Amino acid sequence: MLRIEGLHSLEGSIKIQGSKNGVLPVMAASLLHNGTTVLEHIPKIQDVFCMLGILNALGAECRLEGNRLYISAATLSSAEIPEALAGQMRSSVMLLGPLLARLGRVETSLPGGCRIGKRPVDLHIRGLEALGAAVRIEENRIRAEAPPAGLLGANIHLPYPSVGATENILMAAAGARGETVLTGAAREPEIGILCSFLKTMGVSVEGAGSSVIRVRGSGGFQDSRFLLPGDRIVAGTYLGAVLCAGGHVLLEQAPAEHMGKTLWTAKQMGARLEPVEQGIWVSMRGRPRPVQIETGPYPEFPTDMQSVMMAAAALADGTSHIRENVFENRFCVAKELQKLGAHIIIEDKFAQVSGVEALKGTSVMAEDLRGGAALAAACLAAEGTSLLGGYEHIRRGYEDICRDLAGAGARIELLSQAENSFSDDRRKETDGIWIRQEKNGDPSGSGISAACGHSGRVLHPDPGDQGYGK
Ligand SMILES: CC(=O)N[C@H]1[C@@H](OP(=O)(O)OP(=O)(O)OC[C@H]2O[C@@H](n3ccc(=O)[nH]c3=O)[C@H](O)[C@@H]2O)O[C@H](CO)[C@@H](O)[C@@H]1O
Ligand SMILES: C=C(OP(=O)(O)O)C(=O)O
Repeated sequence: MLRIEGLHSLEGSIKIQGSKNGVLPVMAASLLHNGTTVLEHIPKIQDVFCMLGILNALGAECRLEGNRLYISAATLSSAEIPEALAGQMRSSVMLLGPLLARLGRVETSLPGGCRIGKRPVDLHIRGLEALGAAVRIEENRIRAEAPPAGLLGANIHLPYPSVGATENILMAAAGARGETVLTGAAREPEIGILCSFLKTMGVSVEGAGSSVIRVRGSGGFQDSRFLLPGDRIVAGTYLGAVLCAGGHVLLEQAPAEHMGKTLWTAKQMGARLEPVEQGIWVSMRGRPRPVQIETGPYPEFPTDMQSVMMAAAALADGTSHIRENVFENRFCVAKELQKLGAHIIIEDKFAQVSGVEALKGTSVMAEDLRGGAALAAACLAAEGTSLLGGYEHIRRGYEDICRDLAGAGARIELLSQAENSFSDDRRKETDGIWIRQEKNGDPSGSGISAACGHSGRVLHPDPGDQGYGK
């Protein structure tokens, strides 16, 4: 649980972590290669640790040194994703494509992730079937097999530009024979990140960032080293926090080139933005101006940014209108914002937010990742002290929201250290998957290292420390 004392403006700088939605498919894609991948600027978030757990369970060897991750998938031996881990995050479904291509089969349960909508996987499945896979879904299980001669490139059209389906198809196509032409592809920057990574592995990919992407299966991959860019959603969240709390903050390594609609919206709301070499300076004085927001696939306004902008709109000097077009349950944060005194009326896809002069601190509960971060931003601007529960949702995507905001002057603290798995020498264990951080004895000398199962080291789980997972 977080305790937040409101009405302290933000001043200083916040270093933006590596991209969550970029790194997760890249980690999955590393399994295509019977060799080594090195990834830099890894965000130390729960979803990454969950993906590490899955990679280890599949037989890959992973080592995290500081923010550098080594993955050796030469030892990949299993095509079965443990149910307990698959159910913790949406990105477990990203492993279907690479495992089918590499091992010819895969078995998993339906993915977890934020409960922000129905989130079916039909487009993923249809894409993999078009490449020749036979896929069965029974109850909660997905079983897929490639034909004996392997996946074969195809022309595939996505009727909706699903980010995850695009990524799954691209990864499967990279390991298939022949050319795949994907039309109707998602254009999110994270697709560009994945395509850049596939290129460093030796795959021929053209068209990332457009809705037509061509992939020629390489038949072979090479060892590679890849740097993850800053997380555009985390940068946007802290931008939203400045809109709520006011202040003057440098968002270091914010990927401004991928934040078009977010930056435009922040300006409409009264923020002053100054892109500089190190990132973006954000200044905000006084109450936000009301705004009209409509979410949609990139380059439209990102649904992941909608909750924090709703928090800022709750403080605006007028009425804002938000239309959520991507996930039908994204407005679930509204009822918690109402507890803080926000005036929000929801009708189907529409939210009308009538700004109030001040929010009032109270106890609220995060029910999803971005909603949780939005509540933290709102509490920064609420009179008195707030208690924000559901921290396990926030840590799925934010390395250390307290460190980041407190570093810029916010009065925010995590009440139970046991809830922050990455802040100290702490071990987490769940279903045989473990992660241990060491400050001493780290052979890299990097200060912190984490290692996952299959490394042969003996662990003694801390019985009082059961906070891993959702
Ligand atoms: C780990 C990750 O990268 N998560 C992001 C990814 O999620 P994710 O990849 O799950 O999002 P999608 O783009 O696939 O989903 C968008 C819409 O398509 C629908 N859909 C999706 C797949 C499918 O097979 N059938 C179907 O109907 C979904 O229910 C949703 O309404 O993109 C979303 C949209 O930008 C972001 O909010 C998430 O943060
Ligand atoms: C919805 C999100 O995550 P996921 O797709 O992993 O549930 C998110 O990052 O906002």
